[in-house]
Amino acid sequence: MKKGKMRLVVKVGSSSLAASSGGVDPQKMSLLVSAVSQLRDAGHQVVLVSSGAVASGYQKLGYKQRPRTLAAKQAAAAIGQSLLMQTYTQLFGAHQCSVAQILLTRSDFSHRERYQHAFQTLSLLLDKNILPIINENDTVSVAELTFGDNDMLGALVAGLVHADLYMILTDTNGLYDKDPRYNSDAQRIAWLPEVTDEIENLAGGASQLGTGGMRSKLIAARTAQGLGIPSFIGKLDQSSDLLEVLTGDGNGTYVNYSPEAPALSGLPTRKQWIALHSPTRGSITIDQGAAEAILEQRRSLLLAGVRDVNGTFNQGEVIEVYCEGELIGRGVSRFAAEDLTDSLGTKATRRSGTVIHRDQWTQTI
Ligand SMILES: Nc1ncnc2c1ncn2[C@@H]1O[C@H](COP(=O)(O)OP(=O)(O)O)[C@@H](O)[C@H]1O
Ligand SMILES: N[C@@H](CCC(=O)OP(=O)(O)O)C(=O)O
Repeated sequence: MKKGKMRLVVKVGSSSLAASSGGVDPQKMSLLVSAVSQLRDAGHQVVLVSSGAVASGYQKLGYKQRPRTLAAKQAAAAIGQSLLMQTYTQLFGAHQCSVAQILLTRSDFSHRERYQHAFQTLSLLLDKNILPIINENDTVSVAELTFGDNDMLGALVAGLVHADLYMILTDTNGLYDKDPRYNSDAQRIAWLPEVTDEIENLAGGASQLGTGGMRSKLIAARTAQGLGIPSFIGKLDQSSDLLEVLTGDGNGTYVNYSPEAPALSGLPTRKQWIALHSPTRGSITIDQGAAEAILEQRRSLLLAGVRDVNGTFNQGEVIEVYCEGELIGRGVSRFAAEDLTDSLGTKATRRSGTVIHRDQWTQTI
């Protein structure tokens, strides 16, 4: 982990902000605000990704528990989001900290220009020492276009701002080898070198107020891992806890983290967009030799290795690249689909040209 001042993304779940019967819980929020303020007072830059809009708002709609229909959740979020921001503004104000609200949708990431605007806005706020507080724009997000949940939104934001560490705060102190709610003998796993399929399968569903459960936190930590960002999943009990996370003494599970070693520099923003957000309209299949050249020898993809072309795409658009049925990465094509297809009729050795330059290529994350 990098020494000195760090850029941190802290994601906090509904269960750590709202009362179990719904509505904002000022005590829980005070604890979070004190803990984040301690990070800032120590000179670190923080971006807060805050859930809790639905959980804070549904009571005022007359519901006894978290509603299930989309319209009710969206209406609850509209109410709860303003209650959350009102409370954050007040509580952070007492620590001489100004806050800014940013509501994002999945399509803000897939439109390259909006993605760049989000990056510029966040950078400026951080430069001016303002605390950005991000949530999904629930009222306009439709099921197919959501981030899945805020754990993933937090991982994508961590990538966008090139965070040194992604902290996921929840009601449980990390990952257990089985769901601790139903297994009293469950053991906590404090350090994970990486998230694998096997690890993902250890985790179960959500709490009464949350959405994705531990599994979605692991999937998000895996995405952060692919972006070169270590994660911490844990519970906040005292306001000094987040500073302790930075020294390796956090009460939770660390993923891909070393208190001594520097974090990887992270995938450049342009490549993150290609890897995780860009829309694709087609794909190509390449042979083994070409796959080896781009994956092992880090070369550009040449025309001679292309075996098949699918879909309709133009020059300059992002395409998926498959080898033996497996998706191996994505990149910006220098050819339109039509021209690639035409070239397939020519003997491979006679085909020349770069299809995807290595600077515009990203391996599957
Ligand atoms: N293997 C596991 N280890 C730890 N927690 C687990 C596990 N499986 C399921 N969980 C549950 O995941 C819940 C946290 O997820 P969630 O409710 O989505 O939280 P949040 O609202 O903080 O995002 C915890 O209440 C915990 O009981
Ligand atoms: N955007 C939603 C949060 C969705 C979500 O992922 O919740 P959680 O599992 O508590 O982090 C809200 O503010 O209610």
